[in-house]
Amino acid sequence: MREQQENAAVLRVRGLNVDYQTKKGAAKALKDIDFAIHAGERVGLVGESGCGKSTLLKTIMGVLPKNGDVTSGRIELDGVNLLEVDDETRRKARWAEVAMITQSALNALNPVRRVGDQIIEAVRAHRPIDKQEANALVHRLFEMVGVAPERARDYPHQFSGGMRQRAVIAMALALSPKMIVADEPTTALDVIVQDQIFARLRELQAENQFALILVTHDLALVAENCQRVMVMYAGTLVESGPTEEVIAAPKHPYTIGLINAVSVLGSDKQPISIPGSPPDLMEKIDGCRFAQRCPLATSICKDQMPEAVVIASPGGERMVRCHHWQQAEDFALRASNPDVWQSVSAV
Ligand SMILES: Nc1ncnc2c1ncn2[C@@H]1O[C@H](COP(=O)(O)OP(=O)(O)OP(=O)(O)O)[C@@H](O)[C@H]1O
Repeated sequence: MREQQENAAVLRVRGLNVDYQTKKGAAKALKDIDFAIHAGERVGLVGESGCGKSTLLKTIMGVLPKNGDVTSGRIELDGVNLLEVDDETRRKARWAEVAMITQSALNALNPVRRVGDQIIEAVRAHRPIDKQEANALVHRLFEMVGVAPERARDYPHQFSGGMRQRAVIAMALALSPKMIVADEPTTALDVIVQDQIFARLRELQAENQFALILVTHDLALVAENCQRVMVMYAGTLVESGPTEEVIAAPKHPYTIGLINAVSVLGSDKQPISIPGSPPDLMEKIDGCRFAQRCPLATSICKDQMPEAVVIASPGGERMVRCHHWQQAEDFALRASNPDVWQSVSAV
């Protein structure tokens, strides 16, 4: 089973480190990132604001800003390291093989071009397509995402927010990519439209078997839509595994904190946020990046970055990077008490 999964990896990221060069020095935005995404998988990437989620997506897409440097690592798409191919191959792989849906559908669409024409242009940038085939493709894509095909002649301002986001999904699907990366794709939309779009995205994903990475702050969205979750903190992946298992029995204190911070409708449970904020990425941190905020931290946490521990589980493998992960079950019982978090002293 494990061998099969190895073979079916669409994307494999190994030992990835990314710095941003700033006037004050290098900020370590991604540190030792390793993971694989398999065909047909939906994986959620969660973490607080500023923890490096967008940086990871931009690195995969090859669209880091100028001051962003990949200092080491590999990003393999179907076994080919994207960091070693020439710019033209990279450009083709982007969109044709990995498409990105961003937070703002409005920004992704040109206001003065008809929506259908924009989709055709996106396809033409990668392969020749005649008018008849183009019209048929747009018709089919609009049907796929649940927008009446005749609306392809409209301009973006004639669409509602939800329709625009569906049009952007249609554009992402136009080249039948192997993978779609979605960065907070529905944050600007109301919950009902968000649910409808995700329901459609799940159906399309089951039919077309593309892999999906969903970046979000919203753990509930991941619980509803993703089979697997990766939790990121200050540029490192601290935990990953089957979503249900991670949410039912988290093994990293940060994941426990994130779950505690979610308010549950109709529940008496009071959400508690984790006191403090992520470390300054310019600082040299030898140990665990969460140590400063962690109630379980001891001196080893300050001195040594924990290794990634892989644990076999019923739903697949789990990974956790914590020196004290074996105490997680006991800690989770105490963690709903805010005093437990407040009592953290700098280790
Ligand atoms: N161009 C840049 N130059 C310098 N630092 C940057 C740059 N872009 C991002 N950063 C820093 O890198 C870190 C990771 O940022 P990133 O945007 O990847 O986080 P994020 O998890 O996607 O946040 P959000 O959820 O708010 O979008 C942050 O500390 C951020 O300030």
